[in-house]
Amino acid sequence: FVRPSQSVQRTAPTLNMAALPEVNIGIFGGGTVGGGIVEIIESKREHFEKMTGKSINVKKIVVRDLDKARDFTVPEGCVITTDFDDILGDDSLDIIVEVMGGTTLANDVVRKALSNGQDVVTANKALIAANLPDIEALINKVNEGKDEKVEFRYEAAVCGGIPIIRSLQSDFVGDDITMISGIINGCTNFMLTAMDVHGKSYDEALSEASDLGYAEADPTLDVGGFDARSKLKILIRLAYGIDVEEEDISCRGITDLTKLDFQYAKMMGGSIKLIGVAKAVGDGKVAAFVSPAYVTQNDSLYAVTGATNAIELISKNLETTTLIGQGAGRYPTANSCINDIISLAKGDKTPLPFNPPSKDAKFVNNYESNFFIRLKYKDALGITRQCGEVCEKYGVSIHSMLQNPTTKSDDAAFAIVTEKVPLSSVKKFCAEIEELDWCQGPAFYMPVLREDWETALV
Ligand SMILES: NC(=O)C1=CN([C@@H]2O[C@H](COP(=O)(O)OP(=O)(O)OC[C@H]3O[C@@H](n4cnc5c(N)ncnc54)[C@H](OP(=O)(O)O)[C@@H]3O)[C@@H](O)[C@H]2O)C=CC1
Ligand SMILES: N[C@@H](CC=O)C(=O)O
Repeated sequence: FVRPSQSVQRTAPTLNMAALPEVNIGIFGGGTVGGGIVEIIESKREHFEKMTGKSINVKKIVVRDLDKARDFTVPEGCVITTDFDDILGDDSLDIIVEVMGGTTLANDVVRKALSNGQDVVTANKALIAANLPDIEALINKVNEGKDEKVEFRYEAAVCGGIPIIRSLQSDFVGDDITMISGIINGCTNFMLTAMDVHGKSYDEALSEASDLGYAEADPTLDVGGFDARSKLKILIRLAYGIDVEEEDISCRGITDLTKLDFQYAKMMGGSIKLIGVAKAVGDGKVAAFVSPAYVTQNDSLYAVTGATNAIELISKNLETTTLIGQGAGRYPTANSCINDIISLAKGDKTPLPFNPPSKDAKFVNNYESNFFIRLKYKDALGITRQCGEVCEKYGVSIHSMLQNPTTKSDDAAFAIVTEKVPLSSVKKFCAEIEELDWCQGPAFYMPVLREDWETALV
């Protein structure tokens, strides 16, 4: 994934550089994304000069380890440092780019830069999701009464290379979004494809995703669904004006998936994808979740493989809008950061960094769906009857049951597909079933993504 460093050449500018005003940049992070940003700025230097009438220069890069070999060419005159104050105390820097990751030091960096009147570009969804109201309050405070306002840009934070943030900030102002759904984590989609299509083990798939620069520094964020949840929180604010607590969004990752789940999904004619959904459910309420979901073979998301992300927006005016593209990795992510940087260099203004909050919309942590429930069991008499009884108790109507012939009496599994029922009922059903003697380990459940899934079956 890394272009050989020799290929990064600083092309001779055709414009008279001395005459050009400078846009000076300090970058926190010289890893996957930071390296990509430097490479693109250097390789398109002349083009950017023509486009902005300015010379765009990366002046300083903060890293953790000065001795680490860099897989990009450090531009002439650019200082690599471990001292945050080298950048934060330097008023000659116009744009501070935070691509270091984390939510503590990165938060300090972003706050200090904004307070100092410097524009900020970040790819850090965890940071934004954890601090969205605080960042917004700070931006408002810093900009109060000022003609020259600081800008906060974060296009790369959601779905890497897909321009979803700009689109939600400016293309849906006269529209009402009823549903946002899609594949919003590249690492897990890459892993699920590797496991389902290429027969890789979970560990092989994760190691490959890390090597390709898709995984977070802490991959638990990816496989646990938390990275997707951070992104969904940002999307919910942009689309519905709600600042939901991240922890309130129901979140399940891919760690509980087994080969059996893929087998059953195949038997039903589809596959499993880690999906983020936010949906208007009536009365101004919005529900959301991150979860593996069953998708049928003719669903548009079925064919979205590898690190590709896809976001589908259903809205009153535009009906269905789908954005598909690379959601992770060096160049897709750096591409979004570059778009933010060049837009700032050109003096473009964002309509509003986070879109206005809505007074009326409310978040609810419940939704209705058909569900796939897989239960591992130790063979015993009366299992189906007991399942039926617990289903009846919680109003969970069974659509169908799937079971491979039992080969091992102490390690077998079957799956139930429910009719459309509330998540809360499924949780109660699972909790009670897990208490029964024959049930082995936790029940696994996931929604069926589409309401018309049966007609979509092939
Ligand atoms: N990779 C991707 O596909 C995407 C990443 N992002 C986001 O972009 C950000 C960066 O990701 P990525 O480039 O992949 O991460 P990497 O781990 O590749 O790079 C992180 C960089 O930050 C430096 N760094 C980390 N912690 C510190 C610290 N405490 N002090 C100084 N320097 C530090 C590291 O220094 P050193 O090199 O010396 O260790 C490294 O250069 C994250 O917020 C991530 O969520 C967003 C979209 C996609
Ligand atoms: N780890 C993230 C990187 C981009 O946001 C992902 O895989 O989507």
